[in-house]
Amino acid sequence: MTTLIAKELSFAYQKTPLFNQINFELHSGQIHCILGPNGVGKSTLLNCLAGVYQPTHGAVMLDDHPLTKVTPAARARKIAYVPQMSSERTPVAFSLRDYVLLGRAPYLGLLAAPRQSDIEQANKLLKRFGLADRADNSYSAVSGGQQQLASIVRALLQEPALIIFDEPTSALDVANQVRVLQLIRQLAHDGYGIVLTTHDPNQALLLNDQVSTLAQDGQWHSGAAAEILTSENLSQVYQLPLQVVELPESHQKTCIVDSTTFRNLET
Ligand SMILES: Nc1ncnc2c1ncn2[C@@H]1O[C@H](COP(=O)(O)OP(=O)(O)OP(=O)(O)O)[C@@H](O)[C@H]1O
Repeated sequence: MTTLIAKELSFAYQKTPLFNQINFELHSGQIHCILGPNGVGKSTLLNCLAGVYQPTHGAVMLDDHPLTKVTPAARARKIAYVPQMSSERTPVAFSLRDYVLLGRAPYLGLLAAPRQSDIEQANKLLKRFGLADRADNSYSAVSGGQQQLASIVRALLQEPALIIFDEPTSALDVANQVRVLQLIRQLAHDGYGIVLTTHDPNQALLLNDQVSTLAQDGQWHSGAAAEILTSENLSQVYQLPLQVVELPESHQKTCIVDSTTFRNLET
């Protein structure tokens, strides 16, 4: 069992605080979705949880050890971080296979090449994500969605206990979005702890586990999906009239803007 616990976390880039006194918990087997408007600080929070940024106040504990005291190699064997896709195409001089094999780095000695077993594992996962025929292509020459899937493969090859995903479906078509959500559910079932940010409340409703919302005024609400994903809270967070309704047969909850509200919205 691995746990990542943030206590009273605050962060400011300059002097203006982005978020204040946030408490967050992730345990093995859990899925924790973080929702909030653009620019509110979700990626920054994930960077703090991954140990990339130092919070201005509070601490992040990995299995009861301050994250700052865990060596980068030990951290990489516990936590994989899949950052947000950039719309810019930064040239990367790797093939797609070599890119995903970077995930094995925490298990290899300095300058050691991946082993045959690493390559086989990479090929297996590339195939699972429909990337096998692109494995020898340059990473820079595949689509944004394929790069996003490759970054997920790289995280899985890292064999962490916890995975931090920043908007893992942002570049994906609807079928691949569902595949990634199913994968996330399967990973949690297999015992991984997953934290992800998403702009789609319906993804959090589908995953139906732990949810946190961060609003523009800094208000942070955390709890079970049913408790947090209410019409009232989501409307408050996004400053837009949103309704969480239950579909008649499946009883699946879904978040909508009804057409009357849509027509009457002022732009
Ligand atoms: N390196 C930085 N230096 C200064 N300000 C930054 C830096 N990175 C982000 N910011 C600012 O901090 C705020 C929060 O950014 P962040 O990327 O964490 O938000 P977000 O909630 O993930 O947004 P989005 O949903 O649009 O991805 C934004 O106003 C952003 O401009």
